[in-house]
Amino acid sequence: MTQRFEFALSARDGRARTGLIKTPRGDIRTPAFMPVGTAATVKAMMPENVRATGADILLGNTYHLMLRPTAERIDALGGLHTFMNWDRPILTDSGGFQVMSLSGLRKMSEEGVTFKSHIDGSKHELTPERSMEIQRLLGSDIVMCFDECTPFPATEAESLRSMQMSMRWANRSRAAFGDRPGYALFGIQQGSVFKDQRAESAEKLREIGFEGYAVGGLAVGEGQELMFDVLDYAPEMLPDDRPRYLMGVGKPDDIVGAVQRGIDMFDCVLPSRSGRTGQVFTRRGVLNIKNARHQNDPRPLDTECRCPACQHYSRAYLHHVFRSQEIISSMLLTWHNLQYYQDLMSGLRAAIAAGDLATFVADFHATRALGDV
Ligand SMILES: CNc1nc2c(CC[C@H]3O[C@@H](OC)[C@H](O)[C@@H]3O)c3nc(N)[nH]c(=O)c3cc2[nH]1
Repeated sequence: MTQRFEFALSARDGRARTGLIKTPRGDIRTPAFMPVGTAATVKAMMPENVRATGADILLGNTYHLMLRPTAERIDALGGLHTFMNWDRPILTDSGGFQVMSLSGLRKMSEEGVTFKSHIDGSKHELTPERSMEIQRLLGSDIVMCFDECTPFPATEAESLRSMQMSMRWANRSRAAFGDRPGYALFGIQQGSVFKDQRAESAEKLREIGFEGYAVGGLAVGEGQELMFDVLDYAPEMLPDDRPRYLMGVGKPDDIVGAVQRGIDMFDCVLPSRSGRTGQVFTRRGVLNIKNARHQNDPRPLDTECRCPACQHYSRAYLHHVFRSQEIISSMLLTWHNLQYYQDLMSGLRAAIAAGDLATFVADFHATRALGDV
């Protein structure tokens, strides 16, 4: 077991890469999908079952945990890993994104952001320094810089101002993070859809130096085509020998396209959130179990899936428990969707290692085109 944070690439196929991030709390196979455990739980899942889907790392959020139960309380109780009974790596986002999307009465300045809690209206402040302190108290293995996720659309001037502030905040995040062997601080590239700004941001992050780099400011409503246009150049502006994390992405075909463009790490609420709303991912595409067409269907969701839902239950049963709003519905559909995402990632890793990613991608799209989900 290493006491350091290390990343080693083992194979490439075009711009795609597969490798291993080694941390004191365990290894992360890349390309990796990180289930989102926002408030110290991947909703409807026991941690051992999250692990059973194949997840090597999960994600927590500074914004939610600082409000409730507070980082100080989690620290006093032994840190987030002990608190939520997950002893493998945890990545925590830095809070800026959620402040802008969830909180009320925000005031942004060079110092940081003051805001009112969406839970009880209490006043709070997030700065690069405070975000680093919170993530240290939580004990997360991969810490994200405090940034501003530039809204979309933004004018070139708005985007430049926002990116340059995030780069100053990245500097302050690095300084406040301190010297913590075995823990990693990731910088976050901004610059919206402007190539020159993406380059300026990458250059600034390189100068500061981080253990990993995220492509931020995407999956904010720009659409897949524009996102891929940016990914055609943005990841490769970042250091080649460090993990590249595309924040908040995404749908299965988003992930496949982003892996082809050099991304190593992903997080998205989609598989877990949709599990609770009846949306199911299968190799043939997406279905909604709520639809009456499933009520007599004895087949599993996906014949190739090894999850408990597909091994032991029919679509008819899953339709019934969803309609009846039974708790087991969220449990089984969330497990299935997370299993589907992890199976997709392991398929991508194997294809890159074998040098036949093109075949994998062609098959991925062809199977979804068959219909009859
Ligand atoms: C969905 N699209 C998207 N999410 C994004 C997130 C939050 C992800 C986090 O927010 C939550 O998902 C909404 C999850 O808990 C996840 O950890 C981002 N976070 C930061 N710090 N900077 C970004 O530029 C950024 C961009 C995103 N685009």
